[in-house]
Amino acid sequence: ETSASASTGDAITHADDHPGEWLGHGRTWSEQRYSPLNAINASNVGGLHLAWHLDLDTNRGQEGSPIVESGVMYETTAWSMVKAVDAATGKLLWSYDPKVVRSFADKGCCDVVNRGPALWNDKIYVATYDNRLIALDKHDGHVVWSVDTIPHDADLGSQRSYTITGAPLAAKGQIVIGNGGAELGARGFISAFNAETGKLSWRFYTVPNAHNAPDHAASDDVLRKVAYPTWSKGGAWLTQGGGGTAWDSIVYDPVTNLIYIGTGNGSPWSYLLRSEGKGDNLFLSSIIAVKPDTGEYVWHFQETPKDQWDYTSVQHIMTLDLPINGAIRHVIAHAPKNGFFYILDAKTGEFLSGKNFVYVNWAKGLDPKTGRPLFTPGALYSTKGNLWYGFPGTMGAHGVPEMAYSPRTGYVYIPVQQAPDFYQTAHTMEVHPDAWNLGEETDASDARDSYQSLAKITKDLRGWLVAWDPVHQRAAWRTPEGTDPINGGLLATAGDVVFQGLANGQFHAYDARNGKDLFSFDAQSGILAPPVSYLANGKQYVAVEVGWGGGYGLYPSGLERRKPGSTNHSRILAFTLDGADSLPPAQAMSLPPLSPPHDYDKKSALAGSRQFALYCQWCHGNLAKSNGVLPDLRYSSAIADKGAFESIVGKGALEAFGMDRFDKSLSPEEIETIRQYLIWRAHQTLEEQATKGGKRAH
Ligand SMILES: O=C(O)c1cc(C(=O)O)c2c(n1)C(=O)C(=O)c1cc(C(=O)O)[nH]c1-2
Ligand SMILES: [Ca+2]
Repeated sequence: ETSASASTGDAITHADDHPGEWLGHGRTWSEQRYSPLNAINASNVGGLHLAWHLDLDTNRGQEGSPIVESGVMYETTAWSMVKAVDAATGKLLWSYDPKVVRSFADKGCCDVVNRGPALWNDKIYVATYDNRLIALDKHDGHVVWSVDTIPHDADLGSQRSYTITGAPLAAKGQIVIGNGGAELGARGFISAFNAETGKLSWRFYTVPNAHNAPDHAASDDVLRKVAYPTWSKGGAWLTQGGGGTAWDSIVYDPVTNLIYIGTGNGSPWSYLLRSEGKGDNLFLSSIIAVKPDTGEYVWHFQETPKDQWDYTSVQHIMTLDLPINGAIRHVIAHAPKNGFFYILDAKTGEFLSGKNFVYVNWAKGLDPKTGRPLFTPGALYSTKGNLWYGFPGTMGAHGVPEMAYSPRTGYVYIPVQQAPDFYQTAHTMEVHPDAWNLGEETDASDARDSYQSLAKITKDLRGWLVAWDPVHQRAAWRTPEGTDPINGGLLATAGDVVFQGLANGQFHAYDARNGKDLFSFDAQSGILAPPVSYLANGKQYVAVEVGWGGGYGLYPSGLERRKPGSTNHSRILAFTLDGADSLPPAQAMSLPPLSPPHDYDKKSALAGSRQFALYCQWCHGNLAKSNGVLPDLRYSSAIADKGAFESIVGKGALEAFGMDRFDKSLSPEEIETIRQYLIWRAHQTLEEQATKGGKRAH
């Protein structure tokens, strides 16, 4: 018998024959993010050292989980670029830039991140922010094929604001990928392409066709029979696409021979405006199981019916074997944004158990038979018309950062957070190009964006790591609560260690059995990405990508990047027990003194606050406070010059750096109101700094 070589597509099927490799996003198809290596373990991890570091050529958010095969690490970075690196030394072997047009940045909600490559046979696959799926020769990075994943004649709503941030799935000779865009206006779907040729195999749309017409896709039947009746006849979903974007976890399970698709929130958010307050809106916020060869529907489980909270179910889908009532069941473990931990039968989708893993106020619990949430009255804010302070908020109780599972402890490790939000429906649906179109109140004057609500949210923010006992649905241990939500993804190892990088830039190792903090390293910038472990030249390494950004990293102002004082510096770091590398000293981040022009017009500035909230805040921070990743416009010298400001915002003077031109959306007069608003905010900030006795206020 010949054991499959690690370089064949088949190898991931037998990933446990290759404990030193990391061949898929979660290492094996179970997506457990568990490494069987134990040379680095709970008794010696305190002596871990940096072995090498590689500076990246982008300092946007880094969310990549690399593939490591035969001593080569393949990693993606912001802007969908790919690096092949000698996994033992960090030496760059080749790099590939798909040259995403930088002004495309604002077509997505949450930064130009990328969550990693896929491997099949001799090719590395990357999905790009501008929606291409590209196959590269793994030896030298040359393009073998490239396809546009968006069908141009499809019924996708009028916004069609698609971007890809997720890692492709490689399984059964196919490469499967979804996309994001539900905040701006999109209809979710996933596509499967032949791994060798790039030819489309099948498509599955996650929400109905607006005309209940066939898409000539694998989803046609189930959408017509099951999903369409759960939507209103009218409503903004017809033009906005409905949402349900599959922008993160898509998983193949060889045990059931099914692909599981996690689907996202509604487009627009407001359930009242989206679907006239009617129906459950399938398949929003669901897990859908389809056949890998054809995309044929098998089962679905909707975690959040009537979504109006941005409660995506795209989060990390993991499979494991769990003792339930005396029998071993093959199950899906899932901790979506909505704050409940679900155990589903992987073959049938049957709800087996569910329990909230954080404080939630939108549901009293789950129906023990069906798993359907028992809504609290105030949570259904869009139909009831109330302002809602929801736990979780739009960041979710668990976001992008991946979980891990250790079969040794039996715990699922979850990077969790408390991050509430205000919700309030708009009265009518307003749609703007190049903007978030939520059907929600987003004026700078409203609840979501006022200083008071920001202060309230800030006070309630927490993040921690929990070891969750999935059999008893309870926490086994948890790390002390920090004030940062959104900490990095996880790795568990056979050395009984759980690794995690934090928003504050510290990289930690915890004892998997009891949470004892065994090691920490100052990585100098916030960490979102999940670590991996592998062997190179027979030695165990733990590696992680560093760099702050992502959805949370850009938008919520005043909740600034939690590595105060240093610039956002992106790198790959690799650790060993005998490492001898060190990082150069962190560069201090300094903003110039504020020097706004003397005059501004208050009325114009107030009008500008609304334009800013519509078009600018998602990247430059709400209330014009940046988090340190993208420019803080209060400090920009361009606000002193009307012409310079207009040439940037209106005419694209900084397009090459990722700043789109807005002259299709904004008149020169409207752009001038934004400048007035920024001058006003700069003056307010100067006053705050003065009252804080010269201490820099944010
Ligand atoms: O609804 C969508 O289509 C969509 C897409 C994405 C994305 O593609 O990154 C995110 C979200 N939603 C989202 O709700 C969210 O919180 C989020 C965080 C991040 C990130 O990478 O930090 N992406 C996204
Ligand atoms: Ca979303």
